Amino acid sequence: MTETAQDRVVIFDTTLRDGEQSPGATMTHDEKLEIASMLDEMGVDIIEAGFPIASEGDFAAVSEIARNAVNSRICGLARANFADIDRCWEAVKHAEKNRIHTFIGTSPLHRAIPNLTMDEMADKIHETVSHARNLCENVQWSPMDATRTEWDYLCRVIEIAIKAGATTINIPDTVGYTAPAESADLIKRLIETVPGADDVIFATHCHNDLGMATANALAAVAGGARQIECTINGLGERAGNTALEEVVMALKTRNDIMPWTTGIDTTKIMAISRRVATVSGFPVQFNKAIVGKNAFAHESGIHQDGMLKNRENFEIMRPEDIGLSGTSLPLGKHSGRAALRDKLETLGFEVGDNQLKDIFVRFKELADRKKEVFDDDIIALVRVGEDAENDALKLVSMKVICGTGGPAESTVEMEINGKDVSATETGDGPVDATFKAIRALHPNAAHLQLYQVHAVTEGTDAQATVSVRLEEDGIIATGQSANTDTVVASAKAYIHALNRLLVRRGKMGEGADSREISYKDLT
Ligand SMILES: CC(=O)SCCNC(=O)CCNC(=O)[C@H](O)C(C)(C)COP(=O)(O)OP(=O)(O)OC[C@H]1O[C@@H](n2cnc3c(N)ncnc32)[C@H](O)[C@@H]1OP(=O)(O)O
Ligand SMILES: CC(C)C(=O)C(=O)O
Ligand SMILES: [Mg+2]
Repeated sequence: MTETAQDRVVIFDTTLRDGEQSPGATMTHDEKLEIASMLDEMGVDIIEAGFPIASEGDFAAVSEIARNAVNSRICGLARANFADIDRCWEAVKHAEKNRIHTFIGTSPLHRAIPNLTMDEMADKIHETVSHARNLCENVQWSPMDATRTEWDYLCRVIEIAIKAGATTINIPDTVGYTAPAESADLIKRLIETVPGADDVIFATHCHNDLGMATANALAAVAGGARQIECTINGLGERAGNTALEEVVMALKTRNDIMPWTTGIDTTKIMAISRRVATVSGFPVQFNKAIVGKNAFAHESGIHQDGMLKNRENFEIMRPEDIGLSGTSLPLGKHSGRAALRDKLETLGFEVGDNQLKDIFVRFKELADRKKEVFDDDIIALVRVGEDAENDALKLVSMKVICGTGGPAESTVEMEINGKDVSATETGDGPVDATFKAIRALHPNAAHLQLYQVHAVTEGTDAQATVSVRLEEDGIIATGQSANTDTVVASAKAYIHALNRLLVRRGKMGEGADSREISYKDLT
């Protein structure tokens, strides 16, 4: 065996070759250089930078990546013919450490494509691997579709490739057909059977058609493979390749049962995952292992409470180990008081138990209407909820009809000093109609100085924060409210401002229930 110690697994990244073969994932020249440099920096042993004969662009990218390489070995792919191999060498030769990777399909189905007999293909393998080895001292050979190749023929062609000078024998599960037990067993038996197997590194190249690419790659390592071929985010043909971040973190996290190491700086995983997602245009699914948005996020109350007590309750890896700043406990409809209190403290609010209870009720109401409750939503909830219990005017319910067919109509039901009253008004738009209905229920001469709407968070279900400023006889009062419904937020903000105006005046407005009540000054 060359290049590696028995417990060290070589990481061969093929994001720029097999990854780029994903339909639509084409990257520009500069993007490829950037990704290659990130792979190099994170400790990837071998970068398969492209397929140089495929196009002038691929040739230029592989050549420049080879020139720029600092630590990684740079590899290019070539079919089993001299033209491909020569072109590949012309590109990779610029790297201090380089590799030619040549392949041919050896299964019955794939032998039929060039219409070669077993013997003819065996000769071709001998010629082409020898040719590659004459150019480059580091040659990888792959029997494409190895896992569907007859056992005897597979052993025969691998022996030929080793004798012709291959230094790495890659066993591709080209169509993602293998299962973990088979994967381990295949590599183990090949190493035991093929003459010269001990002098080369066996590699595993798995595809994810049945969702087993990571399991198959790790099983192959258990069987004796010491090179894993993988891609960032599992990008690759069809369902993709083994994901680099998955095998690397699996080996790190379960080193007790998989005692092999890699040279990867795992803290760089998140950054490269995001960059590859951006440049390839393939977003990472939220629940993707390691790098998905939810991989270190806990929304449900029981989990959040457990996490706050001891993160090991629900996390087997530290988010910092992949370059995240920490665990995320997003607040949503499944969250509980422990996470809400923690969030309030993080945001600088110190709340007592009763206040927490109140905020929690409003928080659950909001969470029922909104997928995710952001920090700004919480701030809005706390501020808006101040002293609501003492308000003389309260919104009970409202219904608005609006559209293109005529003036908007708003029916507002309020509780004014404990008494339910309602009014319907029309207006120039839903907010105007609603404000008129409120004025009908609580007549007042306050002049609307300011009406402002902000979306505090993102998305069509964002909370709108509405600010209203009223002026009456030189007294100014402001009101605010936040709601996913802008018209509801507007009504509440208007009523909030009216309540403050009442407090400032120290008496009820004319026409409303005129019982004397005392208010504390809120402004
Ligand atoms: C499993 C894998 O990931 S294999 C890698 C797959 N990646 C790619 O194919 C991406 C890059 N490919 C390309 O740009 C083009 O296919 C090229 C430039 C390589 C070849 O283009 P063309 O000459 O037009 O051939 P085309 O793509 O139509 O067909 C492939 C040819 O390669 C031959 N071929 C396929 N694999 C091999 C091989 N390992 N060794 C030798 N010849 C091969 C086929 O038999 C076919 O030959 P034919 O044209 O004589 O029938
Ligand atoms: C070129 C080979 C190694 C390949 O990508 C495959 O067989 O999947
Ligand atoms: Mg492949």
